[in-house]
Amino acid sequence: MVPVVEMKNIAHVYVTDREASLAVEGIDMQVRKGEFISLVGPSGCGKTTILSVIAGLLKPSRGEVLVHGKPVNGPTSEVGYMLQQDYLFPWRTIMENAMIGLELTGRLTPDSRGRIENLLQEMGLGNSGTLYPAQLSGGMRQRVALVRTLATDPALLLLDEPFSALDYQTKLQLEDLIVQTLKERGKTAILVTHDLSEAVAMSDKVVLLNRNPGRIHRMFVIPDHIRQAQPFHARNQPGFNELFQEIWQEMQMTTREGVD
Ligand SMILES: Nc1ncnc2c1ncn2[C@@H]1O[C@H](COP(=O)(O)OP(=O)(O)OP(=O)(O)O)[C@@H](O)[C@H]1O
Repeated sequence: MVPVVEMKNIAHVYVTDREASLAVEGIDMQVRKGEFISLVGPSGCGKTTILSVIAGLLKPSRGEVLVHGKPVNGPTSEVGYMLQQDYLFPWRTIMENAMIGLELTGRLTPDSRGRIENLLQEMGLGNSGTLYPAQLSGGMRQRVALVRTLATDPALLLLDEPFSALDYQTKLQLEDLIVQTLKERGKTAILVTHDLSEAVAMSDKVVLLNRNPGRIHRMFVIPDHIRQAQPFHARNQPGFNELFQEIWQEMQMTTREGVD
């Protein structure tokens, strides 16, 4: 089967007035339908650069990205992006915010409202459609952002630290909700996170990057009994702590190696 994402020898150089710096190099990666992959590594190793390239927001200096076998030449509706900030429009109701992706891509249909109402319901926001973002908590706002992303039915979701602004309890609840929602729909996801425990608990595979320039250092496949548990319970599965320690120690090594 054709992978959902295929990155072939991607490199990217950022050029500014003063210098050109090689951010990532030699990135080869395949992500299959339904997989949940996390990218982890020291600050500046190129995690967001890789997501931007997959999203078609950044043209790589070298290499090629394919989504469903087709070269990425710009943003497409096949790919949804969810960020740390929810970027909800304060003057629009929750329903209007959730519909914006469909509106912008000219895909609003008579049944869109009903579909979004169902999604809001599923996210525990059934009574919030007529409220405004300022009336919601941070966790609720992030759930609206998830509804907005799912409303356009992308095959692939790129999640760039979507939980890092949330309190710990809300973050754990949202991790479970996202994994369950994406698995039920057969969606594919790539998560960027600084929280290694979150990466191991949510993912099928964890990709560890090193830096200067960012390269794939090693990929860890999460054992079935951990990845099949909901993230909250995955943390209590046998072997979770050992795996966390193993990746953590490798990450410390890559961080030291990457220091100039
Ligand atoms: N627009 C830009 N112009 C110049 N350099 C950039 C730009 N964006 C990123 N970089 C550099 O590219 C490298 C990779 O950055 P990137 O943001 O992709 O890393 P990251 O792993 O996501 O970092 P963090 O974990 O801190 O968010 C860094 O050295 C960064 O300084």
